[in-house]
Amino acid sequence: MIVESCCILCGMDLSLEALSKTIELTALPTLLVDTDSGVIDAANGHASRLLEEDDLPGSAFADVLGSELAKLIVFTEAVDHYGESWTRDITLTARSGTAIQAELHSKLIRSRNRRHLLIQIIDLAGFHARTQQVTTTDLHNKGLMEWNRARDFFREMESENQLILDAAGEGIYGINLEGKTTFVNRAAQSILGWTAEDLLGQDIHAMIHHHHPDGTVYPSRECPIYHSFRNEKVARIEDEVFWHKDGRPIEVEYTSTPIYDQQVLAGAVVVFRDVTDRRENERKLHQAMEQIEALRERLEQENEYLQEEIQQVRSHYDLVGGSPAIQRTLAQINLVAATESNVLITGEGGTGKALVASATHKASSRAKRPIIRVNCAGISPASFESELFGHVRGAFAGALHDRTGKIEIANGGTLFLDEVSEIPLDLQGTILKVLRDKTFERLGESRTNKINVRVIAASTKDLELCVKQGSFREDLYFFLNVFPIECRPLRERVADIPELTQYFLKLACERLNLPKPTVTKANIRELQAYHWPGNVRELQNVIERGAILSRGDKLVLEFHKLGRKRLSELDTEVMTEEQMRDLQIKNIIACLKMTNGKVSGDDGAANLLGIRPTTLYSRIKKFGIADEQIEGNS
Ligand SMILES: Nc1ncnc2c1ncn2[C@@H]1O[C@H](COP(=O)(O)OP(=O)(O)OP(=O)(O)O)[C@@H](O)[C@H]1O
Repeated sequence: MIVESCCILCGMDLSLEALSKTIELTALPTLLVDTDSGVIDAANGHASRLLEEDDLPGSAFADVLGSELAKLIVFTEAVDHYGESWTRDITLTARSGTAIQAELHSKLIRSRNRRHLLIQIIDLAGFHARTQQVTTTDLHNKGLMEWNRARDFFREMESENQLILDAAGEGIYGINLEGKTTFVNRAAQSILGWTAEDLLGQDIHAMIHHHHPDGTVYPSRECPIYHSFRNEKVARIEDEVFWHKDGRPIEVEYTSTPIYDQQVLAGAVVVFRDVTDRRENERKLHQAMEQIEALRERLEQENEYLQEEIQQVRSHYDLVGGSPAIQRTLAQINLVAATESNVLITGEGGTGKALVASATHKASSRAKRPIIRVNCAGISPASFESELFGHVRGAFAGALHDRTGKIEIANGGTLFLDEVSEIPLDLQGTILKVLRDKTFERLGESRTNKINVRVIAASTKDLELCVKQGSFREDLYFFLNVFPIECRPLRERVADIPELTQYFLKLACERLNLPKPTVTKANIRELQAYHWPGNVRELQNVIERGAILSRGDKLVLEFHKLGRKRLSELDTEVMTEEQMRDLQIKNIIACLKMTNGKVSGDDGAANLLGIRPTTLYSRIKKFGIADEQIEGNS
């Protein structure tokens, strides 16, 4: 530009006015200085602005040179000598005093007998600023080019695969190295609620992946998608959420795969799936599995209890006998079974109390649900509540699993409180409240559960006496004793002995696979003469032993020597309560010595005594019989 304009000016013989007009057109600050007078004859607008002087023509050029006059003279000579020259040595001074670092480019112009210096000024500070701007623009353009290249790559990829991408059920989107969205398929738009226009060119992490499921901020630098292309590794994530446009979380699993454009990393493609429904189904399935597990556990325990019952009762639940006492009991069962009334069954051990409870349940409308027996004499006071109400894991030391209580298992059926007099006194109030309110809580759990059970209780002890003695709560006694049934001892209903004998003999022979021996009249007489302290259970044991001993011939009866005293011999004896107690203790000790301390099993002391092992255990405990007493004389 400088060279061009100067050439034009140099080649013509122009008036000063024409020269002034011409330099006005030049793009650089330009001055026309008379070489003889040093006066500025013309200046363009750029020069006026640069030197901050509106009236440059007519002023001395030396005014804008400050102390640089000597340098100008040298420069002028150079121009004079060579016709043109340039310098960066001269610093101009603006009117405000600001020094202007400049490059001066000058040519000599001869016109109409005058010589002028045509000086064009390049403001070096401005020049540098422009250079920088050019560089920045260059870089920016280059960046844009890069970006455009990546976008074109993705576009190309998208257009080539558009059909496939849109047909895919999974959401698919691409991001470039800056995390800006480069394409989004149809499924992604419909899952996320954002359109392609909303997302393209935007930081997609900030739009759909900004928070964790718990609501905490999810910085993009922690995002596996970014890691995947920064580390050039595929990332597979199964438990994160993307956020829908309407702000709701979408449970997703996704894969982020780095992609390359001619071996240069270009960004990543993210393929994701909305797994909200699947997770919901998984949760429901999990809940269902938990319920099934709880039910299984409950059934297992129910089964365990029922097995226990079966083993203890052994025979089926039919009450055998035609005596008036049995007839009366059957009538009472028929009467009360149809109601929901609580029943209290009393009678000596082995008289059939459990059988009556069972028969009452079987004849009731609850027969389809189980009857659950709680042997109150066989549970330690410490575990009583847990046994009855159940507990949750961690409710107390040693509670490693949840446990369903018997009361819950009996729900819908019958709760049979056997040996009810043995419920610890301090728990009787709680139990009464639960049975009355029909609600309970498992130990360690505050949730209240409803129950629907019918209560049948049994006691060998005289409960009225227990109330008088203060070991049993009166209110609980009245609650249970709505409908009393008394099981008479076997010695008071000897008429049942022939039928019971045949019945037990048949059962034993079938079970043990033995030929059935003949029951003689003498057998019956002998059986009816015995006082049966262990009642029907003892008779059952004697008959079973007889079946084994007889080997198909006549029934051989072998009463245990402890029981050899006949009813007639005892009839005349009268003993005090204390004597009875001593006798009972001696009897148990003697029996345990015979069985070498063994309580349960066929050859155990309980069997010999004709009582249940649990009952014997509780008596041993009650009488404080110690091991030494058993071992002492053996
Ligand atoms: N009338 C009966 N008909 C058939 N079997 C009977 C009869 N009475 C009792 N039994 C049998 O005698 C055994 C003892 O009966 P059960 O357990 O019902 O007595 P219990 O009074 O509950 O005894 P305990 O007080 O010692 O628990 C059981 O095997 C039972 O089947």
